[in-house]
Parts: sequence; structure tokens; C-alpha cells
Amino acid sequence: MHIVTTIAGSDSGGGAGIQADLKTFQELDVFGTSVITALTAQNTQGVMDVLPIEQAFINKQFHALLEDFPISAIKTGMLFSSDIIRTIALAMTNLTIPLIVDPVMIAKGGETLLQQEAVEALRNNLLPLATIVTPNIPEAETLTARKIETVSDIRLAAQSLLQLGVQCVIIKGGHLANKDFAVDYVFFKNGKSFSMQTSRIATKNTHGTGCTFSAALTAFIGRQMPIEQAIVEAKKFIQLAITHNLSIGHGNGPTNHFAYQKFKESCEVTIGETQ
Ligand SMILES: Nc1ncnc2c1ncn2[C@@H]1O[C@H](COP(=O)(O)OP(=O)(O)OP(=O)(O)O)[C@@H](O)[C@H]1O
Ligand SMILES: Cc1ncc(COP(=O)(O)O)c(N)n1
Repeated sequence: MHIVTTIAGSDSGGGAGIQADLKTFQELDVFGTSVITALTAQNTQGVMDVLPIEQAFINKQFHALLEDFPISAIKTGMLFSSDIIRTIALAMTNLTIPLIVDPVMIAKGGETLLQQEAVEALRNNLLPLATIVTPNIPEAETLTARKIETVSDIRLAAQSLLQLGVQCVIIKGGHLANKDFAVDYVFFKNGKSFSMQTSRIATKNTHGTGCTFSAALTAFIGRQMPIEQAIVEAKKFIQLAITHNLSIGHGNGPTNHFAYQKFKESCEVTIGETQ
């Protein structure tokens, strides 16, 4: 059994954060473990409050796992503060476990999940240790201090992130003006790149899409799947989870983690160039 870890915030509403990650891990046959960085009082309508966990206790959770389990992949989600980021980065130094960093910054409702002052720590302390980083367009803009409006801007932003030492950058194109397709752009350190296109699902139930995508990627990487295949399978997982989204709650409902196992054979991802 492959064992993977999510280092993220708890979403009491169950659609994002630790809860989305563990549901995804379960569906993909890996054993999920967790380090909780913050509690959120949250539902499909928004984040009411955030309670960060003390650094020393985050450290204890992480070391409890490292001492007992042969972890095969780790992901990070909501990290909230520069202190928490530095704690995780320090614990990750000298580990050779693949690290997937989802640079969560702002919730769908606009609430802060990463303090402004923590962006530098994310760039300087954690990204150099990352195997894969998965920003959406606003996150990539914040991390690179560049405006992104075209595919050529995406390429420049990815190059700037690769220069920090990240092995692979996936920029999720959900915020580009494209009503028909959801296109993500993948860039590797060795210069290779490709795009992944699926049909855009018209739904408001997209709570936790970023968390679920990066958790699926972590599960496939943890299962030792080759990285390019893992990225495409994770795109299939999130496409099916959004297609079969759940209308629960009064706001932005969650995605459906059960859909992939049922429908994976029928999901098409079109691979293209990044021009
Ligand atoms: N409506 C949608 N239909 C199909 N895929 C989507 C949709 N919304 C997001 N995705 C995909 O879900 C994955 C996670 O996207 P994520 O939500 O983190 O980023 P985004 O789409 O760029 O931003 P946001 O959803 O915050 O507008 C990506 O693969 C993205 O392309
Ligand atoms: C605890 C927590 N972590 C992350 C998100 C972001 O969710 P999304 O995946 O929709 O960007 C969230 N709303 N809450």
C-alpha cells in the first residue's frame, strides 16, 4: 500500500482542504495521512474564520508521520503564514520524497488562505524543494509579479517559476477567457511542455477543484506512475469530479470524488502544444 501525506488546512464543509485530499486519496487506492496547518470554519458559502495551528504542533504531526511511514508523495495546500511555510520547508530539507505544492492563496469567496507576507516564503523557501507546483493564473501572477493575459505570458511565468528550482510547473488556465474549454499548461525543467484541454463544465459547484486536482496528482505520483501520465490522469480525475459535481449546500457545491473510478474510460483529455 502506498502512503501519501497532505499538509493543508481543514475545511469543515468537506469540499476542499484536508477533507477533499483524503477523499481523493481513498478513491485512488493510496493510504492518506495528514498534517493540519489550520482549521477553517467553512461551508459552500464561504470561510467564516481561520485558526492557524501552532508551528511546534505542525512539526510534531509531520515528524510523527516521517518516523513511522515510508511516505511516497507529499502535497501542500493551505499554509497560511510564513512561519508555517518555514516549518514545513525545514522539515522537508534533505527528504527525497516527491513534493507537490498547490499554492493556495484565496478561497472562492475571496477570503485569505495565505497571508500576503507569506508569498516570499513560499517562493524562496518551499518552491525550490517542489517537484511540481500547480498555480492557477492569479496565483502564478502573485508568485511571479507578472500580469498573465496570454499563453505567451503563461510560458514566461512558468519559466520564472522553474528558475526557482521547481521541476515541473502546471499553470491552470481556468481564469483565461475561454468559455468552452478548461486548459492547463505543463512545463518541465528540461524544456518539454504540453497543454491539456477538456470541455469546460458550466457549474457553480467547483469548491475544492484545485485541492482535488493536486491530491489526485499526489496519489498517482505516490503510486509511482510516470510524471506525465500522472498529470493527465489527475486532469481526468478533476474533469469527472466536476462533471458529476454535487449540488449540496447553498453556495458553491463540492466536486464528486467517486466519479473517476466509474467513468475514467470515457474521459478525454486533448494534449496539445503550449504556443
Ligand atoms: N468549470 C470547469 N470545467 C472543467 N474543468 C475545470 C473547471 N474549473 C476548473 N477546472 C479545472 O480544475 C482544475 C483545478 O482548477 P482550479 O480551480 O485550481 O484553477 P482555475 O480553474 O484556474 O481557477 P478557479 O477554479 O479558481 O477559477 C484545473 O485542471 C482546471 O482546468
Ligand atoms: C482549507 C481550504 N484549503 C483550500 C481551499 C481552496 O479551495 P479550492 O481548491 O477551491 O481553491 C479552501 N477553500 N479551504
